[in-house]
Amino acid sequence: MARLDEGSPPVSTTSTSRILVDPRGLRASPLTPPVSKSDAQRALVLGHLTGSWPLPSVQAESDEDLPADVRVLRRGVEALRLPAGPVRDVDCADGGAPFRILATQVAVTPGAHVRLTGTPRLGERPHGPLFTSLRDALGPAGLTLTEGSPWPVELCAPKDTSGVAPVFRVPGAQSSQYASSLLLGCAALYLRERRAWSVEIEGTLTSAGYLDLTVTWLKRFGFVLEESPSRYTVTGYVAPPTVPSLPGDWSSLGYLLLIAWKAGGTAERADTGSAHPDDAIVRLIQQVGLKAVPAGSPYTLKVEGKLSGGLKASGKECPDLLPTLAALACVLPAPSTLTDVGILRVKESDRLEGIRSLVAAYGGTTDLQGETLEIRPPAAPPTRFAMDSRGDHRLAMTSATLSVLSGTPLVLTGPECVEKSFPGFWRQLSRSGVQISPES
Ligand SMILES: O=C(O)C1=C[C@@H](OP(=O)(O)O)[C@@H](O)[C@H](O)C1
Ligand SMILES: C=C(OP(=O)(O)O)C(=O)O
Repeated sequence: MARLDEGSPPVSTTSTSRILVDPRGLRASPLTPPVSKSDAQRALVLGHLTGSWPLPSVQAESDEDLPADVRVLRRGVEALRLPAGPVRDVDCADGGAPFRILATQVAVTPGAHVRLTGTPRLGERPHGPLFTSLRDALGPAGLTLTEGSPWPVELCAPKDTSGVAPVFRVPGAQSSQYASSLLLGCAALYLRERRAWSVEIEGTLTSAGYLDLTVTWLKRFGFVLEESPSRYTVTGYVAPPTVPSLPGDWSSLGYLLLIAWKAGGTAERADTGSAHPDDAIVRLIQQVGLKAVPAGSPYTLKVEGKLSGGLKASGKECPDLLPTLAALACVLPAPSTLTDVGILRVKESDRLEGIRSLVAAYGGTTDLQGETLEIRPPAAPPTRFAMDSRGDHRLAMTSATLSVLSGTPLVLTGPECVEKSFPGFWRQLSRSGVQISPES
C-alpha cells in the first residue's frame, strides 16, 4: 500500500460545490451534536459479539443524523453476520477506524471472506502495521490478507484459531486504532475460545485516550481485562444487566461549544463521564478565559467568559480537536502552540497542511518547528475568507467555526464531507442564525 510521508502533496477536494457561510445574524439557540462515531463503532462491534443486535442505542438515532462512519461499521458487521458463503464486499468509504476495526473482525470470524474497499485517501493512510500483526498472529492458523493497489483489501479468515499463540503485537506509533481494533478482536476470540487473548504494544502509543475508550467500552459490555501500559489482555466476560447507551460526540461538541459561546446559546448531549478524549475541550478552553458550565437541563452546557492569552494543546492527547483549537487560536489576542502535530498528516487529509492553509486564509501566520506548530492570529481580521475542505470533515467544520467566532463570512468549497461524523452540522449552524447559501 502507498505510504504517506512528510511533504506529500495536499489531497485534492472530492467536491467542487461551494457555499457561503454568513455568521452576521447570530442568535442564541440549543445546539445538538450527533452520536459519537468512536463510541458507536465500539458499541456496535461489542453488541454484535455479545448478542445485542441490532444495537438499540444506534437504532434509536435518526437515520439522517447517523454519521456515515457508523453506517459503514454497521454494514460491515451485517456482512459478517450473514451465513458463511460467497465473498462479501464492504465499502469503508473514508472511514479509518471502521476500516481498521472491520479488518480485524473479519480476520477473527471463522470462515469469513470479505473484500474491503474505500476512498483513494483511505487507501493511502497507513495500515501496514495492523496487517502485519494480523498475519503474524493468525497466519499460522490460515489467515490470508491480500492488498490491492490500494484496493481491495481481501481477507479470508481461518476456521480454527485455537492452535496459535493468543497474542497480537503492534507498534503504538502512527495510530491507536491498530491496538483498539486488535483488542476488539481479542474480545471476539475470548468469547469463542474461552482463553485469554492479549495485545502487546511496542513503543509509545499515540492517541492513547482512544485505546482507553476501547477498554472502557469492553468493560461496559462485561469483559474483564488485565492491563499494563504495554499489554492488554481479555481474561473474562460476564454479561452486564443492561446494554449500555451512547453519548453525544465530544469532537462535534468542540465546534458547538465555541459556537454556543459566541451566539449565547447552549450545547446539548454533553456527557462529561463519557470517556471520549475530546472532552478535553472543557479543560483546554479554560486556558483562554472560557468556562463551560451547566445550563440547567441535564447534559447541557453553556460557555461563559472573555478571550485572553493563547492556547497550548497536544496531538497526542486529542488529535481531532487540534483543527478546532486552531480556529480558536485565530481569534485569540496572543499566539498559540500545538505540539505533536505529526499525526495530523495521516488523517482524512493532510490536516497539518490544512490548518496552516486555514490560518493563512484568515490572515494569520504559522511556524512549524519539528512537531510543534505556532499559530499567530492576524493583526486585523479579513472581511471575508475562503477555504477548501479537501474532502475532510474536520477542516470543513473548523472553517465554519472560525467564521462564526470571528463574525467573518466564509466561502467554503466541499461542504458535504461533514456527513462522515456530523451529517446535521449545517442544520445546527442554521439554528444559530448562520445563513448558509450556495455560492456560484
Ligand atoms: O479510535 C478511534 O475511534 C479514533 C482514534 C484516533 O485516531 P488515531 O489513533 O489514528 O490518531 C482519532 O483521530 C480518530 O478520529 C478516531
Ligand atoms: C481521523 C478521523 O477518523 P478516522 O481515522 O476514523 O478516519 C477523524 O474523524 O478525525
